Amino acid sequence: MTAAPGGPVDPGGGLRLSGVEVRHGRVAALRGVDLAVRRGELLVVLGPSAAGKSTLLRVVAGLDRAAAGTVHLAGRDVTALPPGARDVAMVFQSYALFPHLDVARNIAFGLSVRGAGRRAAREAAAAAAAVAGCAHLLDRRPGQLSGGERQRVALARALAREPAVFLLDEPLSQLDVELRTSTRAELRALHDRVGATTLHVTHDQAEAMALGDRIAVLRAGRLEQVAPPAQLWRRPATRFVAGFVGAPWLTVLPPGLVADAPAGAAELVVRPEDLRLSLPRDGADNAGGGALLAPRATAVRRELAGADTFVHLAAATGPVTVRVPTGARTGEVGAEYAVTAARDALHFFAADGARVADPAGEGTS
Ligand SMILES: Nc1ncnc2c1ncn2[C@@H]1O[C@H](COP(=O)(O)OP(=O)(O)OP(=O)(O)O)[C@@H](O)[C@H]1O
Repeated sequence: MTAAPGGPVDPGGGLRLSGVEVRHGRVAALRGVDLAVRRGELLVVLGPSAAGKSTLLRVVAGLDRAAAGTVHLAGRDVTALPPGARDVAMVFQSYALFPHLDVARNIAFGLSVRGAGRRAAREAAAAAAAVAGCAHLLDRRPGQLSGGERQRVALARALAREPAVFLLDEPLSQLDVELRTSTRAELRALHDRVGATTLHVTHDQAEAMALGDRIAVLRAGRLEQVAPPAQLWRRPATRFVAGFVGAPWLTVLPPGLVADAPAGAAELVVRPEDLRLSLPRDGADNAGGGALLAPRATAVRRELAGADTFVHLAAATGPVTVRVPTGARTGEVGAEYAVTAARDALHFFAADGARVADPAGEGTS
């Protein structure tokens, strides 16, 4: 097949999927997926349940078969190769450790079956354990480890194999919230040290934002957008991405509210952190070069979320939600406000969910 858009197949020795389709019986789990991961890049695959995230990893690993399309890895077409011949290491959600083997043997396992000498395998296992921060656990069995420790062992096992690509399937999902946050930072630091090409699957947008060089948003088997975290947040390519990435409580308004709204827009969407409250009589002035979205809206409810508070208001056009710093005086329940936003914080979407370019708001970015 011809090279995917964006250049020749596999320019940097990383991973490239071109036109990949995977079916599970009648379910189309992946539909026309084109995705290139640069060598050394950490790319996060983000999406809701059943989006096809695990299937994407499995088709790269060779555990699921592509009904159409190709997978290239480090310059080779691996589409037809069995898992063992692909040079990938997968870390599963469950970690899949062998309960009857100690940590050292668990880490060395992949090496032993690939024919490395026993001593060389143990040395490689110890080195990988040191990198993953579990060198002090080599004599224990998985049943004697905490969730976080098991996760490190599973990572060490993947590292020891020095694969061309790491495939991590929700590796943090078994950890409690606090441990997940600290382990996430360690995982990123580990990636920066090792520099391995990595596909990391999660349904947690905060994890994706914190970890990824880029994020690929998957929905119902299709990629909605592939972009660095800041761009995904600032310029969501679809209505779905706008809702899935960032704080909840998007305000949705009729685009006609803005005099020069771009043609073809069916919805105007604004994030709560981009909306400003001011006294109704000052609203038009405070809009500055931006947009006055509601001249009068009444605050009806406040919702505390740590350092931020979400103020829910009722406007003539429908509900509006504004984020204010907790402790700020603005947004008092029962009071009336004008609601404004900077022009480049307005997102316009067509009826089919695609972003409509707004020459007035995003001309230079
Ligand atoms: N072995 C299978 N047989 C039939 N259908 C399957 C199989 N595996 C996955 N599917 C279906 O394929 C679709 C994609 O599943 P997949 O596990 O890739 O999603 P996911 O994004 O990883 O979901 P989750 O976040 O819930 O793990 C779903 O509709 C799922 O029900």
